[in-house]
Amino acid sequence: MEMATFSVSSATIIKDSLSRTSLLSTKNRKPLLPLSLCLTLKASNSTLTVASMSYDKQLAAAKNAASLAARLCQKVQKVLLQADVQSKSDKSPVTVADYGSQAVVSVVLQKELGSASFSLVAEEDSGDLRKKEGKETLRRIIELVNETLASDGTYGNAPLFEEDVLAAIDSGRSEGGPSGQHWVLDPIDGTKGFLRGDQYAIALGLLDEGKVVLGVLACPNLPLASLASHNPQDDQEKVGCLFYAQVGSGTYMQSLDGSAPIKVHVTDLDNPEEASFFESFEAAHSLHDLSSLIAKKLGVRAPPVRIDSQAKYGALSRGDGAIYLRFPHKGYREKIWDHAAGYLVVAEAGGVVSDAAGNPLDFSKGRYLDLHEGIIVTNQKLMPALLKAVKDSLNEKASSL
Ligand SMILES: Nc1ncnc2c1ncn2[C@@H]1O[C@H](COP(=O)(O)O)[C@@H](O)[C@H]1OP(=O)(O)O
Ligand SMILES: [Mg+2]
Ligand SMILES: [Mg+2]
Ligand SMILES: [Mg+2]
Repeated sequence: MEMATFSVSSATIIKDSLSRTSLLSTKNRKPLLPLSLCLTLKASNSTLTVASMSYDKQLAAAKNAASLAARLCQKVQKVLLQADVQSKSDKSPVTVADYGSQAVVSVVLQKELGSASFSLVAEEDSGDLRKKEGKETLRRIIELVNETLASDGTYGNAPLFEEDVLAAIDSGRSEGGPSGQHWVLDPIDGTKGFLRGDQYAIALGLLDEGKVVLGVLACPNLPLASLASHNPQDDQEKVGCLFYAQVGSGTYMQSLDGSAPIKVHVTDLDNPEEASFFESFEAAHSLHDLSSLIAKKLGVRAPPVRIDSQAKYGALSRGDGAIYLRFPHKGYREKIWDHAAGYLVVAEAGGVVSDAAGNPLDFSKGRYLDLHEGIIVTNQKLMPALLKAVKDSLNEKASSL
């Protein structure tokens, strides 16, 4: 973490009920700095000097890590073999690319930032790879990880051996929580989309004191141009987006092959009839009939845009659509790696992410998110109407049971 100091005039220091400091503009009482970023404040004449945290070094490492992991995934997606896909104990699919991506991200972050206090909360673990029947899969993963690291030039000087790769994967067993810094990784979000040749994302976030402070989303198959003008027949279309956000600094998008970043914003639409909405491609992941009821109550005219993974958060952050609805089937518990990076990418682009009751998501509770019913995402203007439509739809559904 680095410190940046800057000065502001016309500001008021407040402390909240937890004694956390915040800096508000005297003019309009809007926050000048988020709570988590205010460290020390010094008054001289009429000017306040503020020391704030900067995560620039972590952001650069995270962008490298996610881009390199995306390279590994793209390579696998092109020549996916039946032997590369396994089933986990919950019946969900996992591939050599999920494991390989997790190992690459862990290795790159530790090489860039040191391993002394490294903590990673990630989806995969090496349990199945350590079994006799996992040996061939593990051999493929080691090969892929070494090829990918070597392809970059910076990280591939010495090849990694079996125990190094297993340890890199298992570094993701951290429980996270409300104190300290923890990386949060979904090495392939949307594995089913990945297997179909559709959308998926490498989603990497950083928690500091329970708050998401960095979010990086690599979306190798997402068109660089808006999905609103997307032509699926156009095979010349450029794809491969890297979205990134640092708390307090906005959201940017660049191409995965390294174009200049552009700042992105959610749509400023205020008429729900003109909104389009995203939801899971997989009906097993989100209740399509409930989102269609919500959309009907809002007056949305466009059909749902169904795509896999946190690519939905990326697309929403640049205004491709206005709403994202996610209502998993009963009993499913959301994990923090499925939303941490996407949440910040949308929030820093001006959007709002909440549970179905309008509560903010709490990433400080460990590996799971405890939330009410589902997750809804939109801009500030549409949120009140969306919350009402969600509430009415949930009530209607409950009374029809
Ligand atoms: N039964 C389920 N219900 C909801 N989400 C699920 C379920 N099984 C897996 N997921 C996760 O949902 C996310 C993708 O949702 P979607 O693509 O529909 O937006 C992924 O994180 C996926 O895991 P994974 O990371 O293993 O792909
Ligand atoms: Mg999975
Ligand atoms: Mg996931
Ligand atoms: Mg995953």
